Amino acid sequence: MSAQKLDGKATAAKIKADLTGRVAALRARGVTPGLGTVLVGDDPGSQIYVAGKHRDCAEVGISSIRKDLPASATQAEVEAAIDELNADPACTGYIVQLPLPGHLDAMALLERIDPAKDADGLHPVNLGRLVHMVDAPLPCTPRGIVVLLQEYGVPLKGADVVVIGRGITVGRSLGLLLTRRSENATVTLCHTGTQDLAAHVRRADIVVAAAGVPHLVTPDMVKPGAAVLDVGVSRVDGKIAGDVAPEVAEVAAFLTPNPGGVGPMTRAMLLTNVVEAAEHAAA
Ligand SMILES: Nc1nc(=O)c2c([nH]1)NC[C@@H]1CN(c3ccc(C(=O)N[C@@H](CCC(=O)O)C(=O)O)cc3)C=[N+]21
Repeated sequence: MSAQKLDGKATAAKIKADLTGRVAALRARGVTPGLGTVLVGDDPGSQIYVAGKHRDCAEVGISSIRKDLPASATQAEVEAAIDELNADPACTGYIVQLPLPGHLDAMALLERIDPAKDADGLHPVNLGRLVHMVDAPLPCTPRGIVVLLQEYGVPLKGADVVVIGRGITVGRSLGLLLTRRSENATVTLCHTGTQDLAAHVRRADIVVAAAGVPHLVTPDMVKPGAAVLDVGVSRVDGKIAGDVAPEVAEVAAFLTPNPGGVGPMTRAMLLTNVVEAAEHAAA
């Protein structure tokens, strides 16, 4: 057996085509969605991600605003950049690229973002709204995973989902999304303290690997016919290594390629959040 590819790149392209029309409609009403990015330091990976986000924006007609600060930037300097984006009407949504240099108080900076402009859906107020199941911008990677599964008709209702990794940006937030009434999945959130990871994964209809451990999920751990989503981005010998061993394709029914799976969906959901924020502001 060879798994069907959960093609994030192709699905993201469809979403971007839809967003292009919505952006044009907003522009016709005099509203131009604008994405801001705050990048601190010169980490090459972060530089590439931020450049990619601005390219995505140009593709769908979203204008973009870059604030690049040196690695030595002080808390007050980053706060000033955030305050400018909060006040700038041309910026309808923005992100502070993570991780931030260690000398900065990341939580204080996240809290300073206007929740209405939180394109990442990671502001504590918006995560709190997700806990309360009240409408708010949703975290991009979890939302992208749900949309990708829906696109391929992988049933969520009643499914047993094992999420590996309890990080805020993926694992923990994804558990909240999948257990909403609209998704109605049953979620087991596994992490480094989990006693027998393989035993949990073996029972899962859907496995989401977001631990950042290369090839953590091996074929012997996967139930035949499961859907497996690989969120991992580790660099091994200069190449991207996911959390899922390639041989899992022989056991799973659905598998995300990596690259080309969850990453492009994350970017498409960032654009979606920016357009939705502009649509709300225009309403
Ligand atoms: N505030 C904030 N928001 C983020 O969303 C955020 C962040 N900080 N910090 C870093 C992580 C990482 N992340 C990725 C998004 C897309 C790809 C992506 O599209 N990757 C391509 C491959 C690109 C390549 O070749 O490097 C793919 O999977 O096909 C990767 C990684 C967003 N992050």
